[in-house]
Amino acid sequence: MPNYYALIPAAGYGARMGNQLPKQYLTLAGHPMIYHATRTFCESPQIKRVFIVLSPQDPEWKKYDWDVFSDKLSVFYCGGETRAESVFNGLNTAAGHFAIESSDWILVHDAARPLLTQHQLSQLIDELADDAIGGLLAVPVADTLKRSGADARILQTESREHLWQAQTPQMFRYAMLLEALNNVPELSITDDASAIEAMGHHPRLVHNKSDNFKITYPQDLALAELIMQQRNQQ
Ligand SMILES: Nc1ccn([C@@H]2O[C@H](COP(=O)(O)OP(=O)(O)OP(=O)(O)O)[C@@H](O)[C@H]2O)c(=O)n1
Ligand SMILES: C[C@](O)(CO)[C@H](O)COP(=O)(O)O
Repeated sequence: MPNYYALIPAAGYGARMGNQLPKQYLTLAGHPMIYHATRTFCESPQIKRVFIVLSPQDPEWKKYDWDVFSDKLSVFYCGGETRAESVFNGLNTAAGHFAIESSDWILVHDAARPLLTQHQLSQLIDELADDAIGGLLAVPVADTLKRSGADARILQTESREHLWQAQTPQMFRYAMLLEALNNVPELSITDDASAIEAMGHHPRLVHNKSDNFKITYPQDLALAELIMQQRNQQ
């Protein structure tokens, strides 16, 4: 039976958040944002180990006490210039420390998606466990889509049929993901599935809810805080 590993890239700067502190360390419900995704994976009985990929210059992680997760957590200071490079470096570093098999599953999840629930995580794992390729959580596009020119005037309305917004976790076999990322020129892609697609594969989209959104702008953080408060009251 394959093992399931989580890899959380957390080496970004959060430029669009516009805060001096990288967004994965901004406070959300009393903890640094990265705590929430880390907790979800560490508390999942299906996940064997959780790899956190930080920037080599990260001064923040060590300011917090992570002992509660110590039985599952490994932290690597090997992040790169792009998300894909951070994932690629993390996969290589993890293999230097643990006996990861080619067919083991890797679930790559943004540190900036703190609202992933146990239910969403297990649904992804269960739906893809027997899949030949793997896949990701995603949400069908809900709004009407407009394509514009550089002047923000509409050129045309695009059909939203069969269009999805990619979320994470993105779940692929270790060897396939490593090979896919190794083949991507300059690791310029924005998600893991893109690398798998570039090899000619068709990853599966697992229908999820929009509450697993990525914290990109300040208003996203405020909304996440409200959702967490609401969940804690239930
Ligand atoms: N060189 C990078 C860039 C991003 N990430 C991680 O990839 C995830 C998703 O990326 P994104 O939301 O784009 O984060 P940032 O790159 O930090 O944000 P921005 O693009 O606004 O700078 C985040 O957990 C981020 O820390 C990473 O590990 N290494
Ligand atoms: C993988 C991802 O979450 C897909 O939505 C990703 O982090 C996207 O990064 P982006 O640069 O904000 O598109």
